[in-house]
Amino acid sequence: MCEDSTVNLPSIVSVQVLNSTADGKKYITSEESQKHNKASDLWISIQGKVYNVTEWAKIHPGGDIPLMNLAGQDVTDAFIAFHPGLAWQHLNKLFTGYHLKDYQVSEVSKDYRKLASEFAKAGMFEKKGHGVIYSLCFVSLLLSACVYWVFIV
Ligand code: HEM
Repeated sequence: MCEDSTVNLPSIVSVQVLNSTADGKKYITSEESQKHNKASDLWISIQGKVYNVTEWAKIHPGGDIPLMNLAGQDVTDAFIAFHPGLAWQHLNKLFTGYHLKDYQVSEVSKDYRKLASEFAKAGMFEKKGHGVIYSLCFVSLLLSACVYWVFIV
């Protein structure tokens, strides 16, 4: 009897720690998150936090297609790439309260990072100077010259 309680105690303690967690956060697995992949039940995760975007998809300025395509997945990189800083403000109200227990960089994010680094190596993100401004000034000058030529001369 006495032996039983000393053997059981550690296992009870460890189960409680796994379910409620020492940091007070609620956790689910990526597998569980991926089950929410329908238009009527749509979750995504960003930096390990899980968001319910079922209603948001209907009013998302970028449409519902990007959200449907990435349903149930970690979309951190796509979110960062397509949005201004203000978009982060929308996230709080969509938070499910769950964090991903097994959070790691998804295949989508790995592909994105690979593509972004290839583009960067090819110099596609480098600043090209003020070409557009110079062109606009040049066109304005031409226009002014034409107006002067037609109406003044
Ligand atoms: C909870 C998640 C998301 C939130 C809160 C959100 C929020 C927003 C907001 C506020 C805008 C308007 C941005 C602006 O005013 O310039 C926007 C646009 C957009 N979003 Fe999202 N978004 C989310 C997820 C995603 C995902 C996963 C993608 C995937 C690629 C995406 C793609 C886009 C695109 C393509 C636009 C249009 C950009 C443009 O037309 O300039 N969004 N989103």
